[in-house]
Amino acid sequence: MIFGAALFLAALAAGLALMGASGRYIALSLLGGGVLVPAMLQYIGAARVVLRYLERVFTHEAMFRALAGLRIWLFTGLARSAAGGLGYRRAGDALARLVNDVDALDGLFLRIFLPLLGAVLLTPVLAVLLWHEHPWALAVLLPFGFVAFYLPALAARAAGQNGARAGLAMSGLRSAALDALSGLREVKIYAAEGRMLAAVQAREAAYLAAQRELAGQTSALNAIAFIAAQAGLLLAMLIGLAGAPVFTVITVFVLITAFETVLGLPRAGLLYGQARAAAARVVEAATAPPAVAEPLAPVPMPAGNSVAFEHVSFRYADNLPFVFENLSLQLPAGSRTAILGPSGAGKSTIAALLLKLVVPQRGQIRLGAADLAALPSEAVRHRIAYLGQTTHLFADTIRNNLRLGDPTASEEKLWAALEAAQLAQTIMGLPEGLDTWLGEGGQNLSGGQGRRLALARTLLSEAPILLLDEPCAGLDADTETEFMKVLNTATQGRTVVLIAHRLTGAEQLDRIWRLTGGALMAAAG
Ligand SMILES: Nc1ncnc2c1ncn2[C@@H]1O[C@H](COP(=O)(O)OP(=O)(O)OP(=O)(O)O)[C@@H](O)[C@H]1O
Repeated sequence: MIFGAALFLAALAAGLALMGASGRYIALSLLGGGVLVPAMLQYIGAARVVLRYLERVFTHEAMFRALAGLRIWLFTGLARSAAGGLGYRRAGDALARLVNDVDALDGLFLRIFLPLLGAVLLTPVLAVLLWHEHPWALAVLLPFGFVAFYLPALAARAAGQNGARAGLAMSGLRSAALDALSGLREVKIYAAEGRMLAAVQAREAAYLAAQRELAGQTSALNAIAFIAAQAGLLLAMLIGLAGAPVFTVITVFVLITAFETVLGLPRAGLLYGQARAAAARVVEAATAPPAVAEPLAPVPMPAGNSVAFEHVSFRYADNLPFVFENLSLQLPAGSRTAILGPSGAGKSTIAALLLKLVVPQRGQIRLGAADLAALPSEAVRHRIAYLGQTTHLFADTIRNNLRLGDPTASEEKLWAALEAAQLAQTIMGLPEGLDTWLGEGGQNLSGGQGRRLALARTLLSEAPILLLDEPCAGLDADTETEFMKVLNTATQGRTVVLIAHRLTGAEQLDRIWRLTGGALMAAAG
């Protein structure tokens, strides 16, 4: 960036020298006939072109690298603060921040910082030159300052609110479009295309209105800046009429380059307003606090893998009722436990507490001998493999979907996991095997195959505790029974917590608990 700025200043200096010298020779030739133009001028001209080119190459490269780093930082922040998932509305908003807001920062250095630096350094140079022409010529600094500093500041203030509005409108548009596209099947089944389109168009209209306002401001600023620059040049010429003609032509030529450098600044002021709003949104998203704060003094991970809920009370918010109060539950290492209960009883909440996606208001959860609150979330999640009711399959190959469970898994390990999940035969039968591309959400597989693939992915993780939340959701009775038999063998030797509404009868379990009304009761075991 510093090198890019140095190149920019060198190109600017070459431009000023070229214009100043050209002005001088044009004036001399008009006054005194033939003048020999030194070869030096050609070199300066060529150097200016080369310097401009190099400046663009270096500054763009530096900017792209900075933006790539910014996107990674933002993504990491989002992942940390939303470990429990985003949902469509927030996914659309996150996408707008990752793409549009980060892109809006693109112009910050190239179109705002560099010309502003040029304007600041040009001011004393012009002051000396104009003073030399005539003390009255210093008045030209007024239109120069107006274009280079006053108009951009005014534009930045005006664009602040508008930029924030445009950012919000874009995020709303993306969320609405993403939601409609993700649920396209339902939209078609209920013939709701018109309504969905109207909702998206309303968002689009809000975005276009904000954009139109920005475009109007841009053209007005461009016109005012252009008129002020012409007025400055005219003033320099008129005042110069009283003085030395050659020096006046030199001054006017240098002024042309100076105004050319700062003419884009009023528009940059608008950009700055937008970039500031975008930066605020990026920083806000990247630094959002995680739902569960990390322990200030984490303790080492315990050796044991037993889990114990001790008098745990939890509710999602102060104004919501407790999901359960004073709940105690023992899950010995290596045991196989089912937690049953009606919808809304709080079964998945037990999983969320165990995965440290939420924290209890009272009581303690223990992993081995350690308090879960004192353990780093990431380390806890390495101990617990989770298969939820809506496990996401990515639009990628089967191999890459599996490798989410273990990025370094060998070919043999992948096949072993597929074998354990009784999916190996099916995948072997596919022409492209593990390289078969899955449609979005795994739509190229049947529901049962998709669940088995998700199970194989879970099994790839060597976590000693398996947390299975409704792993058979969406499967028919026969496939469900088959799936449970697969689970029985595939999960041998690990601590298994099975969350379900009811059992198929095929499960191998040590204990069964029923959760109702916020209390656990032993159902069998
Ligand atoms: N993120 C949340 N914010 C607020 N309330 C929530 C949240 N998640 C769940 N709840 C509420 O907490 C209660 C327990 O929900 P939970 O998902 O644990 O039930 P469940 O037994 O797993 O239900 P199901 O069998 O339908 O999945 C419900 O009343 C639910 O509405």
